[in-house]
Amino acid sequence: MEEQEQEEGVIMVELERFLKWAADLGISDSTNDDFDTHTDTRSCGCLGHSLSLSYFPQAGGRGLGASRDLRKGELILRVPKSAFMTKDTLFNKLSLPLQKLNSHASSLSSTQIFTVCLLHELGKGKSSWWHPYLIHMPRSYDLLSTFCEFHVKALQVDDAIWAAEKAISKAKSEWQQANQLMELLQLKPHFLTFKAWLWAAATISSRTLHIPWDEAGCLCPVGDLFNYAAPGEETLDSEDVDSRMCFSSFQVASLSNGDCTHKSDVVQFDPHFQRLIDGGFEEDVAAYCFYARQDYKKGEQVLLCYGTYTNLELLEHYGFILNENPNDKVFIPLEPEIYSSSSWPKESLYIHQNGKPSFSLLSALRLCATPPKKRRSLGHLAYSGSQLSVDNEILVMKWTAKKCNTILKNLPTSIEEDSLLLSAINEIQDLDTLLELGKELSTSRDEIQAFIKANNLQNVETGSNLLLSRKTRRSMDRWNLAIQWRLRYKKILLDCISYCSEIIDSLSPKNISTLRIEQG
Ligand SMILES: C[S@@+](CC[C@H](N)C(=O)[O-])C[C@H]1O[C@@H](n2cnc3c(N)ncnc32)[C@H](O)[C@@H]1O
Repeated sequence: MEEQEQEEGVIMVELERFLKWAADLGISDSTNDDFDTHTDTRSCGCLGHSLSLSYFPQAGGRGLGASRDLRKGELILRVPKSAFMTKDTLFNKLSLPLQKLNSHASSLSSTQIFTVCLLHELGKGKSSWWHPYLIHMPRSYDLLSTFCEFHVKALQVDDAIWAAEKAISKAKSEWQQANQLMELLQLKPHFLTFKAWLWAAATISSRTLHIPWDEAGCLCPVGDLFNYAAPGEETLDSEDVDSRMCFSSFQVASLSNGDCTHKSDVVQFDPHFQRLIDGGFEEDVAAYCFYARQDYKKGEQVLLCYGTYTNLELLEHYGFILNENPNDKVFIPLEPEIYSSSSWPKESLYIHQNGKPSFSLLSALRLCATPPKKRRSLGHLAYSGSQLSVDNEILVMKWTAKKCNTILKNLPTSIEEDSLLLSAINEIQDLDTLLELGKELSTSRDEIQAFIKANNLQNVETGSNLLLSRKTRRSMDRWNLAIQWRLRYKKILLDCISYCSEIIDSLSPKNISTLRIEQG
């Protein structure tokens, strides 16, 4: 207990040092008018006028709260460009001949170079100019790239397993490609490891902000403490044509690496066309400016929209998921004929988080359920989102419900089992309880055994009451995330079945009993 208090005391002192350091760099949460004149922040750190650092266990942990009532659109934080950590600010300070550095770096992406430089900077320890900032970085991350085989398997759904495997192999090959540069910089052995690489790459993926001059983005002290909320209704508020549109800021590594298939709003919104509501780099003041996206009461967490992401994308790039994510989507395997009978792009054929099939999916299914010779004449109706006939609609709804039902049945565990497992593992504090769990939850026994094996806990003696190690806890956090993800996926499929049943009900009450029989 004493040790913990001591540790917390050290953290507080370091936090104060960090906030003072940030204030000295001109980072400030003062209001617009007194940004230049407000000087007393220098003595008590850069926060306190609009924001304060707090802990929000339900939404992101450490984050920024409102230190007074804030009004929508108000400027709440400004971080000058001179305080950004970017690939260039680190690379240009390296003490090796530029020509030599460039020859090793030329084949690497901006993000890879930034990752190497971040590790190099970290290796400087207390002598790094960035030390007050770097010590407050998270110790570990839960992005898909950090998942081990057990966690990947726990996702259960092929698409998610594939995304995780891809993220892991991409991280590995990027690390291998960067090895020469890391060796040239003589990084300490500890910083040369894949584990260290994963940490640095995850830091960049989950904390960088979009800047127009470098696709790797920038690390923005204090600005990177905002937790995420999905874009909501407020972004569509037509009364606010004048105020800045939401979206921006945090960017994803895949985008930095030239993966233009990922539709981040960073690229969808033209900054010249619509200003950014909650955060963006502003050339005229050479600073990142953050605005309240809505009214906040004192004490409430101030959230930032990093972009529009499904839960799988959030997990991949940021290491968390949202229980209520308006942008979540479920993709179900579709027969080739469904793709070929319409011209909708594959990525538009999905089920919304509320269980409704997407506009394009409905349209594609309606066309596919139409005899081929009639598809041309009915195409315009299908593409405009109209029902084609009662029979066609019932066929489509029955097919969709059956498909969802089959997927659910073929997954290794049910919604009920996942819910039980999730609440049980949330309670686990020590090894004995974990070992006991396998006996209590017989349906999840294999998975629990697999976790025990993956974490080398099989030889621990029962009755030892050993608290879980940090490493085991971290592994359990990732397992927890995988279960949460698959549970959301399954619930969306279940909601889709209910939605289809309701439509069938409304169209033809007599068909509903057949559907129930089919679903068994
Ligand atoms: C830019 S940082 C935000 C500050 C971070 N909480 C910290 O302590 O440094 C982004 C990370 O915060 C966490 N995070 C942000 N929003 C979250 C949310 N709504 N729910 C859970 N975790 C969240 C995730 O770990 C994410 O990778």
